[in-house]
Formats: sequence, C-alpha cells, structure tokens
Amino acid sequence: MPLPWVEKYRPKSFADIVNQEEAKYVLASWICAKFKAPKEFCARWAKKKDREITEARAVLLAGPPGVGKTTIVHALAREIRYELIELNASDVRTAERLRQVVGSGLRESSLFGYEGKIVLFDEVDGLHVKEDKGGLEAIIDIVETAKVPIVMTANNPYDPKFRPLRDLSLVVNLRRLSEDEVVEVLRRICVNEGAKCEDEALRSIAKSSMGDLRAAINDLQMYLTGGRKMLVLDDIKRAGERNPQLSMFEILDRVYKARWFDEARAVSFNPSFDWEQYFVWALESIPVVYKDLEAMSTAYDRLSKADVFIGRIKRMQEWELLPYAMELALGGVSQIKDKPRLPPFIRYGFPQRLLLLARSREARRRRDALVEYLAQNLHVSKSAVRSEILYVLSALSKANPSVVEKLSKSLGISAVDIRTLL
Ligand SMILES: Nc1ncnc2c1ncn2[C@@H]1O[C@H](COP(=O)(O)OP(=O)(O)OP(=O)(O)O)[C@@H](O)[C@H]1O
Repeated sequence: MPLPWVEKYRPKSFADIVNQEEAKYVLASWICAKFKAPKEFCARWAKKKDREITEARAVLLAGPPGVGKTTIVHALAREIRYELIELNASDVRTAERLRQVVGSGLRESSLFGYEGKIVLFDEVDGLHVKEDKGGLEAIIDIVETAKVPIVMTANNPYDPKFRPLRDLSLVVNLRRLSEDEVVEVLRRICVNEGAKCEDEALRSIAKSSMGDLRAAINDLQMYLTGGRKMLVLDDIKRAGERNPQLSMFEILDRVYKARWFDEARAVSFNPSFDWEQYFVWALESIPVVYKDLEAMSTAYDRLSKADVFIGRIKRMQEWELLPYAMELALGGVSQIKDKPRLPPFIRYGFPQRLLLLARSREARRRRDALVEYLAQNLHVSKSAVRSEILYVLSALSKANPSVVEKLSKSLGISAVDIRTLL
C-alpha cells in the first residue's frame, strides 16, 4: 500500500511548516521560557517576551482542519528532542486511563534518550462534556499540576464548555492557508514525485480544499495514483470519465454510479484494479455515498459477505471463489434496492485506516525495540517474548498493576513503554 502523502510530506521541522510563523514564535517562546530547549532553536524562534506567553500553563492551538496544528507539535518535539506523548479524545474518555498513561509517562525517564516529554492532547473538542466529564476534569487537573509542556489542539475552542480549560491556557490561532500557499506545497510534491502538474490543475485542487492542506494533498495523491506522472486541468474536470489507468477515486465513482450489475462488476477487469485496496476504500466510502440508513446497511452487509469469501480464499487458497467476492463487493455495493439518487460529485476521503497505519508506525517501531530490549535482558528469543512473556506479563499486570512498576524499576524501562506492549 502506498504511504499517504499527508504523512510522507508531513513537515519534520519548524522551518518546513508553511506560513504559521506567529504560532511558531509563540510556541517556541513559551517552551524556551519555561522548559529546557536547545539554544539554537530558542535563538531562532523564541521571539516573544510577553508575560502572558512566557507564563502560560499550557497552549491550546486552535484552527480549522488541516492547517498544521498536530504537525507543529510533532515538529516542536523533534526540534527540542522531547518524547511526544500523544493522546486523543478516546484515550481521555476514561480519566483513570488518562492518569495512568500520563501520570507514569511523565515520571519515568525514557528508554530512547529524549531530553524530556511533551504531552499533546489532540482534538480536545472531540470530548463530550457530559459523557467525558471525568476526561475534561482530568485534563484540567493535569494542566494545573504537570511539570512538562502540555499542548492541546481544537477546531473550535470557543465552545463555552471549554471555558475552564481556555482560562488556563494560552490560545494560539493557526491561520487557514491561502490558495497560493496550498498551490506552492502541491507544486513541491509534484516535483518530488517526478510528476508534471499544470498550475491550473493545482489551483483547482487548492480552490476546492478551502485552505485545508490535508484535503488538498489527499486529492492530489488521488489524482496521481497508480504512478501517474502528469496532471492537467482536464483530468480534474474529467474525473470519472473513461481512462484505462483508473485512480481509486474513479473506481469508486464508477462502482457507485454504475447503472446495472455488470457495469459495476466490470470495474474489476480494469488492469489498475486492486481489490485489497478497493476493500479499504469501499469500507469508508459507503457512509459518504449512502446517507439513507437502509441503503448504507445493505451495502455494508454485502461488503461483509464479500469479506467472508475473502477470508475463506486466504485460508484455503480457494481462488476460484474470488469472482463471488467481487460480485458482492462491486455489484452488491452498487446495486441496491430503491437506491437513493447520488450527488454528481462525491468527495471520497483517503481511508483513515491507511492514515492510522502510517501514524502508528512509530508505535510499532518502539514496540519492536522494546521486545528486543526485553529479549536481550531476559536472555530469551524475541519470539519467546512475544508469545510467552508478554502474555504472562499482561495477565500478571491485570491481577496486580504494581508488577509493571516493579519491572519498570528493575529493567530501567518506562512503565508506559511496557504498558504499550501489553
Ligand atoms: N502549515 C503547514 N505546512 C505544511 N504542511 C502542512 C501544514 N498544515 C498541514 N499540512 C499538511 O497537512 C497534513 C495535516 O496536517 P495536521 O494533521 O497538522 O492538521 P491539523 O490542523 O492538526 O488538522 P485537524 O484539526 O483535522 O487534526 C500534514 O501531515 C501535512 O502534510
């Protein structure tokens, strides 16, 4: 599977982040005033001296989607060589778990030689004040007591429910990117991918992204899937028309807009059709296309039946069953009784699953490093760690959570790192 370009081109340093200078200066000034940070970094970026900034307990980055809120914190952690502890609304949902993760995570030193830790609460506005009351209170509690930098992000922090959190934090607004800025980033990606992209085509993508760089990059990747090296305005206008090298965007469009069963099934005969990718995309596109619950559930039902076939095919290597799976996954998803009228332009999104896989790469890398570390120190093989020791540890730690703490002390590994393994 290709790496999503939003991850591939996620800026690694402050300098690479496009046009959020004010936010960079404020964040850097805050970090440099209150925490340990490299001199060169502070000399370049810490330009603000206002007390409001240098004394704030936490920073709340606010702004529309896809303008770099999460990216700026990742880049900051890298610049100051801090370990990033990233949490989102679902982690925060149970206050207990939050305390566990953040509490011990902040106490112990890290296995990987970082200078410190920085906590990112991503999308705090994803919290529901009623259901997640404990979560919001826990964040406030942590902001009030923590000794490490805490940064939060939100699309809309002005909701009254966040008042207490807002009062404790320095709110930094990130700007929506201009059309020219988006075009500039897209142009650089085209050059890097060795693709010739017409300026007008990039401008058209930028226009419809409305300042959301993530959406624009996803769109560009969709237009250039399958190793295409050329993009002209006509491609964008024509998306959906016949073309032998179909992008996933076009494949989905053809499947959903097919007028009869055979037309949908015929999409699989196209040389660029990749059924494994199609499954991932179809799974997330169904609710985008079918707003009607009945239609949505029928489509999911057919896709799940196709998936049962795929499971059997993989287990028993009975490839002759593949046509049945394809009929269900293509014709079945497309031809639905009383099918609702579809809009002329459907905005398919890049599958979150692929994005998550890319994002969790770092977590997987760490897990591997830890398994190796345990294997070496306990003088057993890595597979023994994975198949036996982790299992025993997980059972023991459920019965008695202090086991993890003890192990953490005797091996000198952070308890959080151990917990990620269990
Ligand atoms: N200012 C920027 N400069 C360079 N790239 C950016 C910028 N903003 C966004 N991007 C690109 O868009 C992707 C998404 O950005 P990011 O996840 O930081 O957005 P966000 O503001 O946190 O959005 P959301 O609120 O939806 O989480 C990044 O991986 C990066 O490729």
